[in-house]
Amino acid sequence: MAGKIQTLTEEERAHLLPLLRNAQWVEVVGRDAIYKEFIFKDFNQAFGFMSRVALQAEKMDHHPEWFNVYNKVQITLSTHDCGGLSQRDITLATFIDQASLM
Ligand SMILES: C[C@H](O)[C@H](O)[C@H]1CNC2=NC(N)=NC(=O)C2=N1
Repeated sequence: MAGKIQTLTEEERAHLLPLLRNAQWVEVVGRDAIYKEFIFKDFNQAFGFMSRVALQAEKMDHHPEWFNVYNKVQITLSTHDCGGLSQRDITLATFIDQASLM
């Protein structure tokens, strides 16, 4: 049986969080989660982005918390199964950044 998903270690955070901050992800206050806001040209672009992320999220069985109004998509990532940030959030954040550029 696969091991339980773990939150990132202090060592992993020291390495990964500066990279995420460089990519405009911020740490959520009062919760072990990261957040980023994306602005697109219009709803069509925003929803295309959300569709790409949704397909990947299903593949990973790891899902964003998100909010969309017209051209704006606000995304929070955290791993509910371990109550905080895990490698899955880093992997999904990296995919999301790529998907936002397509
Ligand atoms: C049963 C299912 O595999 C789990 O609930 C998955 C689904 N998607 C998930 N998404 C996120 N963000 N965190 C989780 O812990 C999580 N767990």
